[in-house]
Order: sequence, then C-alpha cells, then structure tokens
Amino acid sequence: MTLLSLENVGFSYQKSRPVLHDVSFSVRQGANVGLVGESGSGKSTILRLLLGLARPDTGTINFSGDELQSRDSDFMRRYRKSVQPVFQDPYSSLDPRQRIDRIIAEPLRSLKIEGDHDAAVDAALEAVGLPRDARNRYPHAFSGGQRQRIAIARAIVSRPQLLLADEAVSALDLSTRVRIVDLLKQLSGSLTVLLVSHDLGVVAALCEDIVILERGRVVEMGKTQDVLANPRHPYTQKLLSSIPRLR
Ligand SMILES: Nc1ncnc2c1ncn2[C@@H]1O[C@H](COP(=O)(O)OP(=O)(O)OP(=O)(O)O)[C@@H](O)[C@H]1O
Repeated sequence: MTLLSLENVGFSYQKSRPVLHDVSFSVRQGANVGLVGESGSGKSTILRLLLGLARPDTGTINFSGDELQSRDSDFMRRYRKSVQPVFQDPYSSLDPRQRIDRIIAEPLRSLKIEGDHDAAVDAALEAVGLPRDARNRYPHAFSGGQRQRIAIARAIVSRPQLLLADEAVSALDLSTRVRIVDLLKQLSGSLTVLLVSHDLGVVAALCEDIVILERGRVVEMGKTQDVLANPRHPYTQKLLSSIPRLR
C-alpha cells in the first residue's frame, strides 16, 4: 500500500528560482526510503513540504490517499499523529529545561491525544532501549546517541505510521550511528522511515528503496540494492565513487 506520494511537486523560495522541479516518488508502507543528494539538492525542502511548513507551488502530496492540506488545522492534527519528524542534532532538538518524560509526551499534549500519557512514555522509552528511570532526568545527563533515542521516543509516542528522519544519524559517531540505524530497523516493523541523508552507507543499511535527487530533480530511483549495484545516472555514479569504502 502506498503511504505517501509526491506527484510532480515544484517549489521555489523566491519567484523564478525553483528549487524543486516535478518531483515524484512514493513511499510504500513498511518499505523505508532513503532520499539522497548532495548539499543543496532540495532534501530539506521536501521535508519542509512534507511537514506542512511550506506548500508546493505545483503538484500534490498525498498521505494514505488524502491530499495534504497544510492550511486545514484538523487535517494537520490527524496528519501529525501519523507523520512525525526526527531531526539531525540531538543536542539542539531537546529542550534542556524539560524533563525527559515531558519532552517525550509533547506530541501527546500538542495533538490532544487522550489516554495514559505516562504509560505511553514508558512504552516509548522501552521501544528505544532506555531505562524507565530516564524519564525523571534532563537532556544534559545523556550522550548524543541516548539523546537521539529520546528524540526517536518522542517521535514514536503518538504511534505514527511514518517517520521523517532528517540526517537523523549524521551527527553521531560511527558506532553510535550503527546502533541507532539498528534501532530504526527494529522499529520499522510497525513504522516506515523516510530517511534524508547524504550517507549512502546508512541508506544501504536501512532503506529498501532509494531516491536520488540532483538540484531539485529526481534523477534515479528504485530498490537500493539495484541502484547502488548498478547506478545508471552519472550523478548517482559520482555520488557512489565519492564513497570509496562502499565499493
Ligand atoms: N529559506 C530559504 N530561502 C531561499 N532559498 C533557500 C532556503 N532554504 C533553502 N534554500 C535553497 O534551496 C535549495 C535546496 O536547499 P535544501 O536545504 O532543501 O537542500 P538540502 O539538499 O537539504 O541541503 P543540505 O544537505 O545542505 O541540508 C538550495 O539552493 C538552497 O540554497
């Protein structure tokens, strides 16, 4: 089943300087997708559109069959229950003045989700491999990798269907990166991840499908294994050849 699709999406920040051209790709439920491209290719802009922070100039974004209505607050509340972001920097994305339980429960409050918030926080902590007593501490007591686990716990506490992960492991050292990728893999039974990254190694480890973006255009997409084993577009070939350890 198609969870998310972009159809012919175009976008510009300034008139006559488009940064996305006719972007189309889809995310199937249960099949993680890596969105890859060099700096400035438009990856974060796509995430902005998917979060409803900006609207496409042309084309449409559909989630579970419904067109994204970023100006409709009821729609956006339902949408945000199902689609949650995880950001790159585990240091700046957590409010240092708030306790972990409050940080993790934030989507439950802002989305007005009823039920036992304490139990939901405990379940999210367990899912990301942190002890229950982590809930009583503050972000400064945790390492970068643990903070990213807390950020992931916050993202999954509303039981979303899709995680939008913006370079979610790039700021971490290599061994922590591997552990967080493993965690995302574990979670991806019930959850689908759209991972924005310029790290093809991470995409290869986590994502079934890959979309390659060059200067706001999709130049290649398909099964990650196939695209990386047999890149057809010169831009993909260039991206691959710039990572010698993958060869
Ligand atoms: N707020 C903005 N106003 C004007 N132009 C912008 C703005 N944000 C991004 N751009 C431009 O849009 C293009 C795409 O940028 P975007 O940040 O989406 O790329 P990216 O692939 O996410 O890059 P990076 O990997 O460095 O984050 C770039 O040319 C960038 O300069």
